[in-house]
Amino acid sequence: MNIIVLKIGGSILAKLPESFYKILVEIKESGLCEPIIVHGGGPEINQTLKRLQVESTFIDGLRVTTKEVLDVAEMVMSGSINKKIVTDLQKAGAAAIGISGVDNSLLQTEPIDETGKMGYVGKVINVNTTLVRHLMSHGAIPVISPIGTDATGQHYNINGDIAAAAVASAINGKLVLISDTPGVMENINNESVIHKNLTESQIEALIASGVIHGGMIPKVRSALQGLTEGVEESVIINGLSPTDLKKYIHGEEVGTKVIKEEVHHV
Ligand SMILES: Nc1ncnc2c1ncn2[C@@H]1O[C@H](COP(=O)(O)OP(=O)(O)O)[C@@H](O)[C@H]1O
Ligand SMILES: CC(=O)N[C@@H](CCC(=O)OP(=O)(O)O)C(=O)O
Repeated sequence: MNIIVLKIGGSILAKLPESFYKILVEIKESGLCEPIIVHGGGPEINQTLKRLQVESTFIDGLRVTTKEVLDVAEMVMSGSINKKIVTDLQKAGAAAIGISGVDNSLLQTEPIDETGKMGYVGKVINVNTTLVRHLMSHGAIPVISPIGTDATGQHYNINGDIAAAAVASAINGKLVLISDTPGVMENINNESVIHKNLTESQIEALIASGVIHGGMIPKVRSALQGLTEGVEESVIINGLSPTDLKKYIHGEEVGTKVIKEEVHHV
């Protein structure tokens, strides 16, 4: 089965045209691939935190998560965002089922940082794919919110890109990170130079020079991590142009593909 894990970024959730979900359902019905959705929700969490007058800060694109921030992240992502995506997919004709990484211990999590400076930010140490496979075998599209749990039942806020890469690795699928940019750009104010292919050393150089910053850092690092852990292919594509998804599924070059470093034999 050709499984693709599509991560839908919070940056484009509100802007995604209806045609995006229609194309996704079309692709599934044609048998070209079996989609799983993992979503984010950064801007939506920001809005709710602002309303509640709770401050939050980011380190390398990851939100420092206090207990209060965790409650809001879970409420926003596993509540309204997850159900909005399920509703949109159903309107497009799919059977969609929304779950979070907590359900059936899908995303088994540990703190990402031992010093505690990130708070309740999780990394995924194991993925229980049973429920996701079960839903797919019944024709449904699983929609996953990136909240995980540890063995004690403590919940964690996981960056959506990291959660998507973990699911794609566990299921040996392709990882498609859908965002509000046409790919990794040399200059974010100029869409004319897009990096079509990037290796680990190129990515680290672009992060060091500041070309890749903010939310693009966990995206490219997750894409790379996925490749080393069983993901067949990682790409970053534009959700604002839904035909890009169709083109990608049909084998055309779109967005930025993150590729393994070439091994030079001497
Ligand atoms: N080199 C780059 N190319 C494209 N986008 C970049 C780059 N560096 C930083 N970014 C930023 O990363 C953002 C995407 O990350 P993020 O906002 O977290 O998206 P999402 O919510 O889709 O995960 C872009 O909107 C852009 O502002
Ligand atoms: C730990 C961490 O940073 N979690 C993210 C989860 C949402 C997310 O990943 O949203 P995007 O896809 O919009 O970036 C956050 O709290 O913003």
